[in-house]
Amino acid sequence: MAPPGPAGALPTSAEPLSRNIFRKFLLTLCSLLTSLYVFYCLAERCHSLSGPVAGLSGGGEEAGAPGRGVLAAGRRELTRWPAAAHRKRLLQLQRARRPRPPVPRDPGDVAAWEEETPGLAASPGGSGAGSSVAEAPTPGTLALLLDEGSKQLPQAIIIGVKKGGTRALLEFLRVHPDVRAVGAEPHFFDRSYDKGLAWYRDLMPRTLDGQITMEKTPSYFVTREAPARISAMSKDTKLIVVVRDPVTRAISDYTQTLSKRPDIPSFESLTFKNRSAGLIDTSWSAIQIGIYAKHLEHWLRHFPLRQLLFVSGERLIRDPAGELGRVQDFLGLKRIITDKHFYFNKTKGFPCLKKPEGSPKPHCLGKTKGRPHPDIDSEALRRLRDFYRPFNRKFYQMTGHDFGWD
Ligand SMILES: Nc1ncnc2c1ncn2[C@@H]1O[C@H](COP(=O)(O)OS(=O)(=O)O)[C@@H](OP(=O)(O)O)[C@H]1O
Repeated sequence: MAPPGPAGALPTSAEPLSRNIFRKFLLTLCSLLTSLYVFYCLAERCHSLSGPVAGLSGGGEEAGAPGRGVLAAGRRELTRWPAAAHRKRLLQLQRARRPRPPVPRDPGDVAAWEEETPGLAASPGGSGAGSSVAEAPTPGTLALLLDEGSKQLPQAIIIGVKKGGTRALLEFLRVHPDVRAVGAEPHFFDRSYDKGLAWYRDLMPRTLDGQITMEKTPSYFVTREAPARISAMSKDTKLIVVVRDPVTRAISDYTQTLSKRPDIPSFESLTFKNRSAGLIDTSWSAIQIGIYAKHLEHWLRHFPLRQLLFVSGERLIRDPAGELGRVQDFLGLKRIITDKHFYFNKTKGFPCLKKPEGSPKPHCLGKTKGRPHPDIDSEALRRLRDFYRPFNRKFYQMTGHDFGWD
């Protein structure tokens, strides 16, 4: 039998063993805790933690990147819906991470938003307030990874009119937590119809139950095929038309073209086929778009009047909250957007949002909205007003609303 070692020899030989066991125990505990944490996160209960998973969000679903979303099979078919509390949290998160309006595709919408503070001008979807959105917790990404919400075809579309105030209306509406809209103009029903409804749906942002998907493309109102095509998508689609005095609308349209091509002829010479005879050139799109009654006839062949809402472009500037009240009612939304969301910016000369979607700072629409118009010869204006008067009257009759342009 081996003689017993000196005192303390046994504990010394057992020490590496117990340290080993302890280390193993620690390792097991750590991996157990990590797995628990991962599991916890996947169940989306660690929403306040911004970690590498949250960093995956990138541009967000509103960019409509193909392949990101799982298309719902039917118009209102929903994927797995979260429980009420879960949904509420997702809504809060979605609000916190909603991006600024993405880069508009329509040239008229470029620089749709600008910072109120000079020098801080941010391109849409770019820096500025957008960067604060990027810093916000982005656990909505988890919702995305977990396939929460789904892309839906729009239930409501702002179909026109060009230069009516459509961008202002859409950006005001996006403040509503139950409205989710694609920022860019999809131009699906006029230019890209052959791409199919799945393509169109994929452009849309994800929505949760109870949220409305919207888009705006002002050229739809004057596109012959658009009413039948939208009706074929869904005859329940709600249609919003922002209308504005057709004379100022035409000048606004001309001003936009002039800003891109300064060498075009004067407004007066484009307006008349024969100026001395006062013959108006109705083939010029700037004139034609303003014959609202004629365009409306096409829509009424496919939609009942009650499915159309006519927003006054003038009132949208004078009393945005009042007009937004009507729009929210029409869309079946709670009246959340009120007076307190707007302020009048004297420099801009327009109402602006105190807190637009995805930004804590006040914002006005950008420089392409609210451009100064050139002076137009008063005689030409008078003739143009005479030209539009009967069409305006017809339009008032058809809509049951006097817009007061005459
Ligand atoms: N709040 C606010 N801020 C700035 N501009 C406003 C606002 N509300 C309405 N408007 C009017 O919107 C006009 C542009 O209309 P649209 O957005 O429909 O133009 S576009 O068709 O999308 O190019 C634009 O026309 P112009 O003034 O001729 O530039 C504005 O008069």
